[in-house]
Amino acid sequence: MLEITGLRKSFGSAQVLRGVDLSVRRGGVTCVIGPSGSGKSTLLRCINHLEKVDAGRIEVDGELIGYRESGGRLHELGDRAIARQRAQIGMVFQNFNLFGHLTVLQNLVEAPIGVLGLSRADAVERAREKLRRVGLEGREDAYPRQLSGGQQQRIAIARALAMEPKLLLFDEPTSALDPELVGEVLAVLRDLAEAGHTMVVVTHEIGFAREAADDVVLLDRGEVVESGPPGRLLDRPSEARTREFLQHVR
Ligand SMILES: Nc1ncnc2c1ncn2[C@@H]1O[C@H](COP(=O)(O)OP(=O)(O)OP(=O)(O)O)[C@@H](O)[C@H]1O
Repeated sequence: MLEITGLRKSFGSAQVLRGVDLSVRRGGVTCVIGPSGSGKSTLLRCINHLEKVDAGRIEVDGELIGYRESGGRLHELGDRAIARQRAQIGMVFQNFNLFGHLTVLQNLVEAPIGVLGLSRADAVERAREKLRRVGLEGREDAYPRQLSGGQQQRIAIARALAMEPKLLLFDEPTSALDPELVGEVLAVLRDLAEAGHTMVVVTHEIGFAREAADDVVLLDRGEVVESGPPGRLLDRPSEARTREFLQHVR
């Protein structure tokens, strides 16, 4: 469902992604781990077109991101086509990025109306359904600050789901949470995976990756070193660089 080949991205003279190849199958959680500065967030930002890539291909559900191909050449997409692609790729951030002056429900309805053209009644119905999905029914009229960090992160997940994206990206979704709230987010991710959603989660928490992931990818210095199910990659890594990283974080 997500196919990345030869992805390169530099900031000035710093090469951050140095030819990333990654294949993510449909349905399930893929956790991306790796040292600080290895390019994990940049990878997500390239998939969601928050960064323009220097080289390489990203395909989501068979659709090339950022370009159209014709006559064997790539042509950059215009702003509207890019906005349409971005709407199909949900992104959930560490610090939730909710609108504090809007209620929980209002946080979920504006984008489906503005970007997808849903009627307000349909957007409200969809928002209620997504809030039920993350266990927040009954909290529609609260303001985000009245809820716990775990609940706020679940609102952010519901807001991403309200766009009915093909792919969901999470950048350190539990880093801002007290440890006892991490389980709430883990349970939602596993529930969404069971329902067939495809998710890529950047995390520095190896314990979270072990419990959340169907597959784990180790990114180091802008390259994929190794990938595989958590039981194998985290307990019996094949590559020396993976062993070195895991020794460092334990
Ligand atoms: N917009 C930018 N301009 C310049 N440098 C950037 C920019 N974004 C990221 N970088 C640099 O790219 C490198 C990789 O950053 P990135 O945030 O992708 O790493 P990461 O693996 O997610 O790190 P962490 O685990 O610490 O969040 C870092 O050295 C960072 O300073």
